[in-house]
Amino acid sequence: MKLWDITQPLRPGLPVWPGDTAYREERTWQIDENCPVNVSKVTLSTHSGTHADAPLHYDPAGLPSGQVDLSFYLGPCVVLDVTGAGRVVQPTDIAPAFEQPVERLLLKTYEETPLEQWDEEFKAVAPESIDALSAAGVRLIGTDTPSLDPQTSKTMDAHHAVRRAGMAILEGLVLDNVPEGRYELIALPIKLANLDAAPVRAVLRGPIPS
Ligand SMILES: N[C@@H](CC(=O)c1ccccc1NC=O)C(=O)O
Ligand SMILES: [Zn+2]
Ligand SMILES: [Zn+2]
Repeated sequence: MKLWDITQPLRPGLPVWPGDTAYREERTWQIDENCPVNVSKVTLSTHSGTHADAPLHYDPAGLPSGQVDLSFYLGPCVVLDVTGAGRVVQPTDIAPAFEQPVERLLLKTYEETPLEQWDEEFKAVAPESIDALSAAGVRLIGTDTPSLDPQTSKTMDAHHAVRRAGMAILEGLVLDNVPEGRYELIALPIKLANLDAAPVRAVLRGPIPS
């Protein structure tokens, strides 16, 4: 079965949320006559590239990345193409996901994910869509956009619907060229013990015949 790497490459120039920390790399040690190794340091926002929000991102009493239940991030998932949806993905747009049981749903909103520049107009997900997914037994929602809520949101309605439902979130996936269907998801967040989100290396194994 094929392995699909659905992770953004972390590198200088990575588009980040307006006003958030730019991704930066520096060499601490460099191989030369006096030094046997290369060692680097990185500066990055917890919401850089492909990442998992922890409940602490939208709930002051929520768990940090280091304490989340890892079972959310491993197991069967469905990739659904919603490139035809409007600016907000509505329950009608995700209706095909309810035709079979699904624990994890990854929404492909881009034909081609913008990896070189920030897209202010990324598609958001309606809180009603989150409620419908939760009612159908979905435990994880993933998207190829930087957020479930619109960039201008101050109320974070979709994130709060996720909080109420006890679901998990993956953002910044790269689903270019991934056909719709069932896969195995492997996307463990880095164990940042105290923080609100963490980078993940996200991969799919599949497609799995249904
Ligand atoms: N909702 C986005 C991130 C987000 O909201 C954000 C990220 C970095 C700096 C500011 C942010 N939101 C500010 O309103 C996310 O969950 O990744
Ligand atoms: Zn995030
Ligand atoms: Zn988020």
